[in-house]
Amino acid sequence: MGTGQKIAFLGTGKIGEALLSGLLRSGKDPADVLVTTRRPDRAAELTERYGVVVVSNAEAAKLADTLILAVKPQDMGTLLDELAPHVGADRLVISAAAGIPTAWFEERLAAGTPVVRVMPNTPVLVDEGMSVISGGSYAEEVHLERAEAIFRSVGKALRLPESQQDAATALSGSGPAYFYFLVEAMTDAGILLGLPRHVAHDLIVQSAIGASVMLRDSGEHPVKLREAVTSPAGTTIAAIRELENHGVRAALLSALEAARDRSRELASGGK
Ligand SMILES: NC(=O)C1=CN([C@@H]2O[C@H](COP(=O)(O)OP(=O)(O)OC[C@H]3O[C@@H](n4cnc5c(N)ncnc54)[C@H](O)[C@@H]3O)[C@@H](O)[C@H]2O)C=CC1
Ligand SMILES: O=C(O)[C@@H]1CCC=N1
Repeated sequence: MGTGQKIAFLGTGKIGEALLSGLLRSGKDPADVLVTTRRPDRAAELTERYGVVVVSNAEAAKLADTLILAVKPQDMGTLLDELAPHVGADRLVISAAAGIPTAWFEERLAAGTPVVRVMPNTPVLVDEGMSVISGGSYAEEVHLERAEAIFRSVGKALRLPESQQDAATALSGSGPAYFYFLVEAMTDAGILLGLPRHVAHDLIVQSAIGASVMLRDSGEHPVKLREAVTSPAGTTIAAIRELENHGVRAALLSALEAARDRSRELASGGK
């Protein structure tokens, strides 16, 4: 075991592993990182890949200062049943689960246990994550700062009131998936136009990277950036007309509303 503050990941699937790898990249000693898994083969894989310590959920609760819960909302009830008797109120519990409010955890944990709800996204894998952080009733400034330090090491972190977490989940939590979906669809379009798949892929991925950097760094409004691409009587406006004809803007509004609603449905670890 290392000598620093110990962080445990309870549930080390896609987002848990992404966070774990980012934390180690940022310099955290693997000896201070504990993980729990359901399957022994997954445990062996994580130890071999990262040199972290695999423990049971109960041991993680006893040993770690900060517990990051990253199981599916539907599995959170079972995890809390197992965990709650071992979590002292001096621990910080961070939930990365969609939908579940901090109050749900507070009801199941020892009175006064600080809980912080975080919605990260998978670009934490490349240190470009967007994490939205909200404190529960017993989370003090020191706890929010501890959570921020973890998530800032793998991208940006923003504090928002918990009432905005379902919206943030729809926007930035799920957001990367929408971009991948668009890239996939545009690659297909390139193929329709006769380009080889790998060429279509490379053209659209680099265009996405260029557009993202301009969105972040130019300080310009997206409308201005789009106008700069849209020449009079040119190609872009022909495409934009089709996007508007097919209701893409309306589809995005409905899609994000659906994601927000699904997050609300998961509030009690729903099915
Ligand atoms: N995938 C994503 O982009 C994001 C996911 N989340 C949230 O993170 C959580 C996990 O999502 P994913 O990583 O996508 O799912 P996943 O299914 O890849 O990972 C969940 C892991 O938890 C493990 N697990 C379940 N019960 C367990 C238990 N009692 N003890 C130990 N391990 C247990 C499973 O075996 C699995 O490896 C969800 O609550 C989701 O809402 C949040 C932000 C982004
Ligand atoms: O799809 C989900 O439910 C999770 C939460 C945000 C991103 N992935």
